[in-house]
Amino acid sequence: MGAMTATVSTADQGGLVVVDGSSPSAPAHDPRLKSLTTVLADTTAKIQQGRSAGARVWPTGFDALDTALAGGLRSGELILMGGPQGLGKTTMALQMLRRAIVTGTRPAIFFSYEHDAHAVLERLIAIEAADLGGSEALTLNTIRQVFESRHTRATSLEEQFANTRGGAHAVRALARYSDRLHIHASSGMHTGIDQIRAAVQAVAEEHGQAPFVLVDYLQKVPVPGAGLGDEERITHVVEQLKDIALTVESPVLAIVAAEKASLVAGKRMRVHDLRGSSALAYEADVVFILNDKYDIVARHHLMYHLDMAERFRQWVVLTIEKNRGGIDKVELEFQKRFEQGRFEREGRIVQEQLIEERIFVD
Ligand SMILES: Nc1ncnc2c1ncn2[C@@H]1O[C@H](COP(=O)(O)OP(=O)(O)OP(=O)(O)O)[C@@H](O)[C@H]1O
Repeated sequence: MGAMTATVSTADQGGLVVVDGSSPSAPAHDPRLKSLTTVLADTTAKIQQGRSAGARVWPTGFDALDTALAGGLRSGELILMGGPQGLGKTTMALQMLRRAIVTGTRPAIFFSYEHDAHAVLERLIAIEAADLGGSEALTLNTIRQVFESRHTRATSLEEQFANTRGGAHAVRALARYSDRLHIHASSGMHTGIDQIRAAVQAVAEEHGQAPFVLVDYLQKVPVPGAGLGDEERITHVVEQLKDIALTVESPVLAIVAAEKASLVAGKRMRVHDLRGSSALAYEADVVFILNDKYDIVARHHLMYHLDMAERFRQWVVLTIEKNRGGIDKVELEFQKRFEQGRFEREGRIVQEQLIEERIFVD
């Protein structure tokens, strides 16, 4: 926009002064402010270019979840995933991220505060192997052993996995998207919102397309400024992550930790149990909460079918606690395959009655 000139009267001098519009005191052009005419023109331009005029949909790869979400996650959304420790939040989020890059040409970036890049590689090999070989494919433990073995004479990763079930295939499958998947070895000391924003922008520039963003996990993102309380820090981070999602027009999926007090076995975790929950629930577009099915299934399902107890332990219930753009309070279940670093992708709607807290101890 060119420099503009305007005249304004100043009451104290009783005269007119000329204000140069390019000076710092003039109102700057706000790129966020658009007339509906501009919105219509932008939309028409997208249609003419053969692009989608609405939000882009990124399937999660979990069939029952994609059905509930009318296709999947959407660009511009902040999605939170919470649940008790060790229930598979990283596992499920990584499967979603992998799905986002295998379908299409878009990049992805994983801000990993918990696991190093090699651990992520091991998990991805497991997911790829199971994608073809199902439950017969090699386990995470086998993958670890293969990496730990020495003097194997293998000259490539593919050769090193040659004698495993699906390992060589998995390594080849990874090569299809390895240049589009960026793993950020994030640190609770140094990787704040500014670093996240810069890395997302660098990946977007490198690929010419905005990446799917995964943050594991939100409360680890440091906020400068001593003396801020937990709630203020988390509010800042969640607002900024939402802003990144809107700015780059991608989904941002963040794992969230729970309040310590709510981490009680047998108690169903809800959105209000997330650490810093009021801001989290307010800013997020979609909130998933994972719970162990065994912990939250009503007592009568256990009493009359004792063999069911063991089976329930194999399943995780994912509740869509919030969904700004669609239906919520949906209860889905997915079977754990943690020895292979994954969940079964089909899933289904929970049929049993669920409760908030177990009232007996076995
Ligand atoms: N090699 C393995 N074999 C079997 N199970 C494993 C193996 N490695 C990890 N697991 C289990 O898989 C589960 C899911 O791990 P994941 O890291 O996804 O959980 P999480 O919910 O993100 O946990 P946290 O809150 O600790 O980060 C955990 O219970 C873990 O103990």
